[in-house]
Amino acid sequence: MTALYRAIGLMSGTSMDGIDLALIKTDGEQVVERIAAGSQNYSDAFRARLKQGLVDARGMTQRDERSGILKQLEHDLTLLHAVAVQDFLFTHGLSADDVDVIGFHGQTVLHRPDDALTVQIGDGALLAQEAGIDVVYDMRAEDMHYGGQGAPLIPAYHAALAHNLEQKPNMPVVFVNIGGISNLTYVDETGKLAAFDSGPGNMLVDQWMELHAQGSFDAGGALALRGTVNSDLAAHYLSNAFFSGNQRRSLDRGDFSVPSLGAVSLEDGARTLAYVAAASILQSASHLPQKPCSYVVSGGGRKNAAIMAELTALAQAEGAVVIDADTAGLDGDSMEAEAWGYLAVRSLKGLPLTYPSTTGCDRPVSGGVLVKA
Ligand SMILES: Nc1ncnc2c1ncn2[C@@H]1O[C@H](COP(=O)(O)OP(=O)(O)OP(=O)(O)O)[C@@H](O)[C@H]1O
Ligand SMILES: CC(=O)N[C@H]1[C@@H]2OC[C@@H](O2)[C@@H](O)[C@@H]1O[C@H](C)C(=O)O
Repeated sequence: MTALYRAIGLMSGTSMDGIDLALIKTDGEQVVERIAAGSQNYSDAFRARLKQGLVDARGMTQRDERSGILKQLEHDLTLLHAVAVQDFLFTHGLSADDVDVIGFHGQTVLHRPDDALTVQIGDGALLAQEAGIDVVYDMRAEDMHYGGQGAPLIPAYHAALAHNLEQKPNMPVVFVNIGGISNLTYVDETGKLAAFDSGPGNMLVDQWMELHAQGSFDAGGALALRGTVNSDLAAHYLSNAFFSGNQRRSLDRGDFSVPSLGAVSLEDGARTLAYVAAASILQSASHLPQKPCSYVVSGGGRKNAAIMAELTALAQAEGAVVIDADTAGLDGDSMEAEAWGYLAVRSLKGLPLTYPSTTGCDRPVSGGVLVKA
């Protein structure tokens, strides 16, 4: 039997709502045992600093530049991750010795695939020192050296999950992650993979709520459920060149912008942007090798009832079903964190993290930087 590693994955996603953590036991191949998961929310003040970090990152041309607040932000973000790991270990009665490796995503502050530039802030050496656990970080860069988009990286993990599912959904299945940005992974009966970012997820809804001083997200999709879809506004987003091009793409937070205040009512805006989140997935899925029969949905967007209702209706019209990842026996909140633990183990073993069919790289590529504790 191949060696199993205990890996913690840490994800701070494009929504910038906090840190997701997960502990898995894996061989980095087909064995995945999900052990524990948790999360640590960012304070409003820290979120505001992250947003400033995105602004300060806009002019970057080198991935190791840390202008404006970025240097201090990277330091503080790393310490928040270290504290999150310590809390997580304490909560689960574990110590650093119980964990072989941490997979550390960091925070994406800039993603410009056309310029082969992707920047995740996060100091792997500092985290390894603070946590007393080996860390693998910076997992996107190597893919870009080989012509890849640097995202999405979760497909290798989706493939392992598809292999492990107790109740197989009708194939081909598409794993959809509705985070700030949405991405999808297609897996068919033969194990064939295809993946790409599929469009804006919750990001526009969140920005719309913030613009109206209504908090940072539409809880349950309650506001959206009171509104109606504005077809002109929806068409404006769905006619974006991103959807028509058949080339593989990944997205940056800055690629779509929120409607201006007053463009539509608060409720109609929330509904329209929820519809856009759902319709983007179906529109992008039209570039897949075959029509999917099932969509397994993870990420915070599955908690927005308007997004889920729109997605279910659109998928049904194509003869497909939508399944919440939790219903499929998975954990829709911690899948990305689990994936980062899984990818860290693959990195340790020199196995590919990405493939030509997932990021468009020239050949299967491993990656990540290892720092020993
Ligand atoms: N109860 C809820 N009701 C509605 N929406 C929710 C709820 N909980 C979370 N969300 C949405 O999900 C978002 C967070 O999702 P998630 O944690 O999957 O994103 P992420 O990991 O930051 O993003 P990405 O996958 O793009 O990296 C929130 O910003 C919010 O829009
Ligand atoms: C550059 C970057 O951080 N991209 C994220 C983002 O958030 C969702 C989508 O865009 C995806 O491409 C990716 O994250 C996931 C976890 C991934 O790489 O698989």
